[in-house]
Amino acid sequence: MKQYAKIVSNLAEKLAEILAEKLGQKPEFFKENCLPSMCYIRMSRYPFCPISPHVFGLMPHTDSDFMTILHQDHIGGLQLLKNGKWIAVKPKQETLIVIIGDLFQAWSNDVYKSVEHRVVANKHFERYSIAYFLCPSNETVIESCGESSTYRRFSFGEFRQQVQDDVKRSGHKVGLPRFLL
Ligand SMILES: O=C(O)CCC(=O)C(=O)O
Ligand SMILES: [Fe+2]
Repeated sequence: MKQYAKIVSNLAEKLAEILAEKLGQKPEFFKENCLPSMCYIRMSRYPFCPISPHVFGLMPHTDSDFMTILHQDHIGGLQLLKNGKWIAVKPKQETLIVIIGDLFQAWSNDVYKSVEHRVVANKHFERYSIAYFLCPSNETVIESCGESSTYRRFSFGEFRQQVQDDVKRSGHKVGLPRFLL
């Protein structure tokens, strides 16, 4: 697991650097701010459910990080929202899925979009996935690049707190719209 974490962490950092360079931004931003102690791995097991597809293994959401590197098994169930439609991601065990998170959307000033995704339970089989989350330290300030920013500056700690407060109060994450200028 340690070895896997190291490989996906290097991959996430490299991909983030490439995307930053494309924006004309400092690629070191991620190495400097996404400390290993802030990044984490989530291993998920989704039990099968006879009344699928009406049951979510994971509710629709966007990730609150910069980038998620996901590995899923052969069962399937991950779906992405594209142009208002849920699209199934073909399960391919030999591939990794890269999901842009909220922080990258804010930092890139909406050039890269945080994709809404969900997991639908399978009728007959349980499913496993491993997700690596590229996160900065709580003090890291996220500032939109480009001339006219869509979002105000915020720290990752502030963003997490706001997400937690919203979920506690309403049961739902509001996310980036809270930080619109
Ligand atoms: O299990 C999956 O395919 C998705 C996991 C996920 O979206 C998450 O943990 O945030
Ligand atoms: Fe997710």
